[in-house]
Amino acid sequence: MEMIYQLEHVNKTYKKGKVVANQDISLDIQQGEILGLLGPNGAGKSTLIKQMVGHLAPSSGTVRYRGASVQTQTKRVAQEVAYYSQEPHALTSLKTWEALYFTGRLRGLTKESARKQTEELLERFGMQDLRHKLLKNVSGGQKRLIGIGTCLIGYSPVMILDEPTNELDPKKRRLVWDLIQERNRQGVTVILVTHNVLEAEQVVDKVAVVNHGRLLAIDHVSVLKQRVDQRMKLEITTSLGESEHVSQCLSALGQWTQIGENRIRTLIEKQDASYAIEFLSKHHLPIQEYSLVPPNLEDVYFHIDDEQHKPDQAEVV
Ligand SMILES: Nc1ncnc2c1ncn2[C@@H]1O[C@H](COP(=O)(O)OP(=O)(O)OP(=O)(O)O)[C@@H](O)[C@H]1O
Repeated sequence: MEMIYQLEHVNKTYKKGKVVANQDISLDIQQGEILGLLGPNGAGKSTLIKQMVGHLAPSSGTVRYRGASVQTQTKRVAQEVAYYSQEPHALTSLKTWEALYFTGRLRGLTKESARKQTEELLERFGMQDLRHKLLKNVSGGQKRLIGIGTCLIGYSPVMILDEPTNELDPKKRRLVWDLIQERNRQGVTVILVTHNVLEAEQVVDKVAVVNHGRLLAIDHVSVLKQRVDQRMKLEITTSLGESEHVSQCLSALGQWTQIGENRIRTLIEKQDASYAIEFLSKHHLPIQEYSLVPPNLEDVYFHIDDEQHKPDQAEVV
């Protein structure tokens, strides 16, 4: 398999070095992979992919695309890599069909192919009736769909998608994941940033976890899941305003992560499950409900992140 991207010791700072966005990131992406970049807000994900498409230059280190530095071949990268950014795109004064059609033409499609693919995409998005509407006059989700359509049209060999399913309703999210998988089956390499970890789990081959600008882990989903294989997820909904109190009282069971205003979770060893349930029922705490289930990719992500915050046990890739 051909190496599509190779990042070597990439560092990126903003504001003359005052803001460190990426620190010493090295990773490889092979042709045909779907790589999901996961990490909390401000982790450095968008900064990383902007360097992959050549919109930003690394402060130090190298980002190679098919063997050569992105910086030395920005035109080729722009031609081959379809990029969907979080920022509103520049096409908003075009009609929806024009945004797709002209992008297809710019990618070298004949008039006929561009027209055909435009029609197919409008149909998949359920937006045929909106073809003559200006992009700026359609809903946020519809704008995003057309933005994704501009990545899909013309069959670029690589797609880099920054939060492609944001703002979409569940049915449209499913559609976008389907389209990503369809393209991938045709050999397209996909790199995507997402906060929809549970949905991404069904689609991605590999996951890179990033936080505080660093790459904390990169591996196949199944391998990452093995890290928490011997554990169960204990999730508790407390009465409002009680989550801190409850997590303090239950600190003996593990390190708790706040996942909502009144929801906390931790990972416990399978063998400790019955002890944990007993512990909960003995202590009369303001708990509304709890569940004990096998962990999913989201939990792996929290686990890897938690490990980093333990001073003596940092997992380094
Ligand atoms: N243009 C900029 N100037 C200065 N600092 C920036 C700039 N862009 C990003 N940053 C900072 O760099 C860090 C990484 O930001 P980045 O946008 O890459 O994170 P992210 O993981 O994509 O976050 P999110 O999930 O919220 O989109 C953050 O601290 C952010 O505030």
